Amino acid sequence: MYSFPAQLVLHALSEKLDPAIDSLSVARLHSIYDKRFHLSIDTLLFIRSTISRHKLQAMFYQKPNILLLGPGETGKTTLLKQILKAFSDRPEQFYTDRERAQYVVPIFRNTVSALERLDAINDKWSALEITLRDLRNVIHDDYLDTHAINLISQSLALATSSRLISTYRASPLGYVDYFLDALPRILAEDYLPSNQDIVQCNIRTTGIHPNLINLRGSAVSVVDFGGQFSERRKWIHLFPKAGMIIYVASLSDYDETCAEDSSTNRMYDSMKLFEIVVHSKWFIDVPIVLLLNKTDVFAQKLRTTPLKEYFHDYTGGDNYDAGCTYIINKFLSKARPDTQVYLTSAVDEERILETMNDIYDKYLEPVPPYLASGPSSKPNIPIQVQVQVSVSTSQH
Ligand SMILES: Nc1nc2c(ncn2[C@@H]2O[C@H](COP(=O)(O)OP(=O)(O)OP(=O)(O)O)[C@@H](O)[C@H]2O)c(=O)[nH]1
Ligand SMILES: [Mg+2]
Repeated sequence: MYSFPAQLVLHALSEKLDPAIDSLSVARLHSIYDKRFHLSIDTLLFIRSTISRHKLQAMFYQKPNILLLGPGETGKTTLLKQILKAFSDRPEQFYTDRERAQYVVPIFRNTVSALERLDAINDKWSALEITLRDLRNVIHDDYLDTHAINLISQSLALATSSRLISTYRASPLGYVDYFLDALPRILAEDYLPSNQDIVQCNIRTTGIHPNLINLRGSAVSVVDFGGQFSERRKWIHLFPKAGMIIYVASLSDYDETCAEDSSTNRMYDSMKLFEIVVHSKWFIDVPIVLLLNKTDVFAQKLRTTPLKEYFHDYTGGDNYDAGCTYIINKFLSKARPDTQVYLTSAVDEERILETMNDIYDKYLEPVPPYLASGPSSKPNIPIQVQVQVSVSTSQH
């Protein structure tokens, strides 16, 4: 039976956790508190992880150092994954085999949704024994059993061997291209995702995710949010005391439409959201950094999809520097004068390290070392994958 002080700790914890964010933990703590059983090892571990999370929450509610904001699929979580790993004690051993294995199914799902994005492939697919729709139904199930996984992997193998995939590749789409290129490796029986596979894996963030990073000896709290329309309501008014905001926009969004609304161009939406954030009364004194991400996809895309089709006054053709300058100026015309811009590719660890070191030097105050040894974070284990189809559309 647990002691009186332990009950008090449990009670205090369950009172302090925010039920809106941590409803499961609160309910479970209450149930432990109400029953008077011996505490199992599992329960003790649960309490310990809840305390760690609580410490984190307390830190970020007081004053989170960095808020990662921006629309969906722009690279916020990817950036976070990179900095969690790059600044950890053992970057190469950051993921255990068990954690790597948990990315296999989301990577399968990414690969199938990659195929969905290739319009031209849809009618050809029916020549195979399974239709793309069957496959789509399978990947939308919450739980993929062995049969479903076999079905996916056999279909992908068939599509690869019949050269269906290589014949119908579309314009560059980041992770879509990455996983199609990686198919032979992914389909191997003993496949275990590599660090780069995990970075490339696309999992939509829902809710609010506090993380603690040991950044050059300082504990830096970073909060990651989902950027889809339905998620934005959760963050826009939340943090009047943020230390700084990193607004992540994707340079390669210019020819894509929003997952939730196929009549809205992603880049126009991103600029509008940026304007709302920079002029929000909550963030009036908060430094804002604009991170224009996906430079690698942008450089490729410019060659095949003219920027001018989407922004009529652009005159730089497929010149990468001209394209970047144009988009930077578009964003800055909506920004406060002190806004600093970084061009990044979140899948490039070196580049992210450089950017974060620079941001640290310019914006972050060192935190007492005792906090730096606080709970370390790991990226969230995949639960949900982005599978909506993006349709290119022109909008002015
Ligand atoms: N090639 C390339 N892919 C990127 C880059 N940044 C992100 N991605 C990929 O884009 C996809 C979406 O990235 P996320 O980091 O999950 O996007 P997010 O902003 O967290 O999206 P939400 O959680 O929905 O708000 C993932 O597959 C990433 O690997 C980049 O700079 N280059
Ligand atoms: Mg995310």
